[in-house]
Amino acid sequence: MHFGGIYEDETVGKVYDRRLMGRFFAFILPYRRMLVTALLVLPLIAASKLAQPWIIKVAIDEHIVKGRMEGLPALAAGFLAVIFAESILMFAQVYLLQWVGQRVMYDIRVKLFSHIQRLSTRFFDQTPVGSLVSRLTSDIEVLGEMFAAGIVTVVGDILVLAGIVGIMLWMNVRLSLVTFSVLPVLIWVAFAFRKWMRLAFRQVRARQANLSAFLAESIGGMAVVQLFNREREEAEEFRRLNASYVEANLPVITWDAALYAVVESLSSVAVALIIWYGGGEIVKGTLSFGSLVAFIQYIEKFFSPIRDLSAKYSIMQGAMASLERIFALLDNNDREPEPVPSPEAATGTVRTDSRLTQALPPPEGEELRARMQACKGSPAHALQSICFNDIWFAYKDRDYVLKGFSLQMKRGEKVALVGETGGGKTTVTRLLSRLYDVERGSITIDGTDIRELQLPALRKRIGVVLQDPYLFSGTIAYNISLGDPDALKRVERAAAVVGADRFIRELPHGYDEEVRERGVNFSAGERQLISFARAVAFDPEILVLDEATASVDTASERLIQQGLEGLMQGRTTLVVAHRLSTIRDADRIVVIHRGEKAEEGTHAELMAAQGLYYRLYQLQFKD
Ligand SMILES: Nc1ncnc2c1ncn2[C@@H]1O[C@H](COP(=O)(O)OP(=O)(O)OP(=O)(O)O)[C@@H](O)[C@H]1O
Repeated sequence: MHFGGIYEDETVGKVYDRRLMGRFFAFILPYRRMLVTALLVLPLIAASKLAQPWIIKVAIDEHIVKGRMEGLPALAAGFLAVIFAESILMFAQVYLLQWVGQRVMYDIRVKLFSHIQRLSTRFFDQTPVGSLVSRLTSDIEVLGEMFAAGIVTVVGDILVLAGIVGIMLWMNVRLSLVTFSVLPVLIWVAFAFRKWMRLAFRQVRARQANLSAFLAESIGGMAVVQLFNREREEAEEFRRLNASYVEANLPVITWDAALYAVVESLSSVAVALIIWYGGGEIVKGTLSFGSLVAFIQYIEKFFSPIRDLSAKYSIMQGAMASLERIFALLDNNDREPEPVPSPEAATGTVRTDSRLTQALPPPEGEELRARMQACKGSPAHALQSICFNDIWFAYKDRDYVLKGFSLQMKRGEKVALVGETGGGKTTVTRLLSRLYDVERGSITIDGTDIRELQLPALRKRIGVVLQDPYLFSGTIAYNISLGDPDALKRVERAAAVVGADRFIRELPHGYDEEVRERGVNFSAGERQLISFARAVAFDPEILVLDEATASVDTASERLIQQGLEGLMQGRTTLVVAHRLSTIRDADRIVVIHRGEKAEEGTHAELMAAQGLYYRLYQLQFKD
């Protein structure tokens, strides 16, 4: 079962968190003018809401009851004008708030995405992609809702409520007090329901997270599900999760409906109180008929914001939880490594600027000799390019995957790493590109520790062809150049070098042929060739090749082999080889066994030695 438990920690907590809102405010600050304008509109809207019952009261008391027709058309027109003004103001307010909301969401998305882009490979090893996508989409969307219906309009509601209380007290203190006698019950109901709904919401969000995680995995792995006839079981599990989600929603719906009903009943009780007590006052002559009608209208306007409270409440609660998760991600400092200046760089004896920003000019003379000596086992005069110097590395704690691995590569040399699966071959290549940093020892390129280089400068020098060539949706030309203008100029030449041009030219749209997500419309061999062309287009001096484990047919294999030769031409190459037949011509073969170098030599030498390589070769040959 690929499910179980709660995938995400769905914290459902406070409705207002000063710390979170303070940080959130920093995002709103650039748009303060718009926000302030929207806030200025609020009192005007409140005023027009309050004016309407008052106009009715005047119409009844001053005109209808007294039988005076004159002035009534003007009052009716005034009433219309107020309602019209309210609509215009409401439009302006909603537009302004949503405008600010969209801008703020845009800014947070940009900030979050560029933050995620700088996080380390280790972070991505540990974080499900789905949760990052939901940070960028649904969590930010919830913040938008807060603008549409949350904080700011609550301010407006409070204004209206306070205005109504003031006007009612001013009109008739005793009638107001009688009417407000329902308030304690209303406040108790609001608080109690709020607590119950919070608990119910926690369940809903947790189960919703389960449901989406299940869907993401199940749809992503649809081929496996179908090939192994697991549709029925998957559907059964989905039904179970779906039902548990619906079940969690029931209490929320119940509380929501109950809150609505209770508030509605209380407002009816208040109206009944006005009719009973106010009616008596009219009979006694201490209250006008118009005031009674206005009272009833005000009380309706009083209860309607309270009725919406539950909806606003849950939006705010959701927004706080989303903010919490967004800021937690922004606070994650598990960044990609920064360059660490060497002692020489710190003392200014080395051209630090060029070293950190550009491809490094190879050191010469004395400097080169001094640096070479640092590389274990390397003769000082060797024109060495890459040196793995007694490196130790563990993905987790002390669980070392590489244990004192050393390797020197001359410029232009082709070295193949072979060995049993899980031995640490791919890890060696990841350390060279600084996807991870070594724990002990060092890796140098032309004598410079790679930790002293800026990542872009380092990665510009290394072209990596991954085991599973990742293609993006877009054209073939885009996939080869990845949108880089220099690489774009070299697309066709690069494709020709690796022999990819033959199949590309036969496509109906050639280099403009669309690649669908992950390159599903191309064969494994074609995807490999495109990824080779990509490496050539970026023209790196060092090439890292993690050979695909998937077998391709003999014809494709020959194509790929030719492609590889074009690719490796004139570059220092480190190949992780799975098919030993492909690396017979390597300058050197290094056998890695459980994180250590077990053997080293040419194909012929290693075969003659009849050691590990010999046995691996025999095994494959037999297959
Ligand atoms: N991201 C990771 N997090 C934790 N452990 C990992 C990670 N990547 C690899 N490992 C572990 O490190 C060890 C070495 O893996 P590596 O991929 O370097 O082996 P390999 O020799 O390239 O294997 P293969 O020939 O199967 O590709 C394995 O035991 C593997 O389980």
